[in-house]
Amino acid sequence: MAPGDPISEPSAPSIVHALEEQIPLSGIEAAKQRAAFKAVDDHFHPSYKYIGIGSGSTVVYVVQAIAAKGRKITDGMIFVPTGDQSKQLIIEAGLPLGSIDALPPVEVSQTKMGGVAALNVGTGLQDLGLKGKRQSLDVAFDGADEIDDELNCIKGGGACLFQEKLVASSAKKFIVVADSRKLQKRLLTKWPTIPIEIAPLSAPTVKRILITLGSSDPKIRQGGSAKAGPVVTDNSMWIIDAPFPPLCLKSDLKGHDNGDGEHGTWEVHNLGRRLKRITGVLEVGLFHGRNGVQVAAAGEEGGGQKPVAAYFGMENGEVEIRTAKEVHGVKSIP
Ligand SMILES: O=C(CO)[C@H](O)[C@H](O)COP(=O)(O)O
Repeated sequence: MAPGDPISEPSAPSIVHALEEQIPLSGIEAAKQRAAFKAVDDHFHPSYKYIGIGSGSTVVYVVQAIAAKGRKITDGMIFVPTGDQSKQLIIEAGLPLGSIDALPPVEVSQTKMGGVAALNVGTGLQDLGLKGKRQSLDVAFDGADEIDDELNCIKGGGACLFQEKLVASSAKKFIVVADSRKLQKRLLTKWPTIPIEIAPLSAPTVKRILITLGSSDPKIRQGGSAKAGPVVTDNSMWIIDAPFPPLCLKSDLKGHDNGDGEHGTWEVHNLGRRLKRITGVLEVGLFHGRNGVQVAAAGEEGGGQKPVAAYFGMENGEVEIRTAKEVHGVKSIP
């Protein structure tokens, strides 16, 4: 199958109707649930083997929707969490638990060179440049804190961003599920800060650099009443929440402004890359650049951060679906 070709798979039984049989939720929770069930209906297929499960309150409904498919379908799959919360969700739902660092090696692969099957034995892998190649996730579902017109996302509101990016960028397709509050034209419209996961020792230096880059008042996230002192992530790191002015898209830039912070404006991709270069930063809660389908179409492996589709539960009871646009003639949606 050529990259970008539509995937035709057997579809799982529809479960949207299952919502009606449950205790009704109200408002935002009901909107999240509708979006989650629709996203799972559209992007979860019985043929899949490896599924990424994100973190946060919306993903709870994603797991609910997947569990409702039945053990006959899910028992043959492996569910990969993005942190301790989603690990518990997976276990409690009775889904088989895996780990992102335990995905098995590719055994048989269609190479780019004419679709030749290559066995994962001896030097065969080396010869074909497949040494160390692991299975990708077929799909990963996650929530987000804000999503812009081009499906760039802010994530990390729940302090799980490093593992979330690891899982999202290991997936052939990454699907975001959220409620209507998260849908904004530009990032940092309603959501005020970019979460950044950092090594604790680097906190003062990172804060200082963020200020020089235009973040007025970056703060180390505190545990509040749940924990005295900084929030410690699943990776024993801290989170800095860095406010910036709303982020531009490339199409917003005018004249000499390259969106590199020099004129006070940052373009999403520029800022994401700049923040990642700071020593002490483990991961940045900006999901930007390419999506998994675009990365695969370029013949590369991993690294796609953006979703191929985002599902929003709207106030009027509908689910709005935003899909990635065609990039260089490659459709991003299977
Ligand atoms: O990035 C995240 C956790 O780090 C969450 O996915 C994000 O905060 C959305 O959470 P919720 O579904 O509760 O709104």
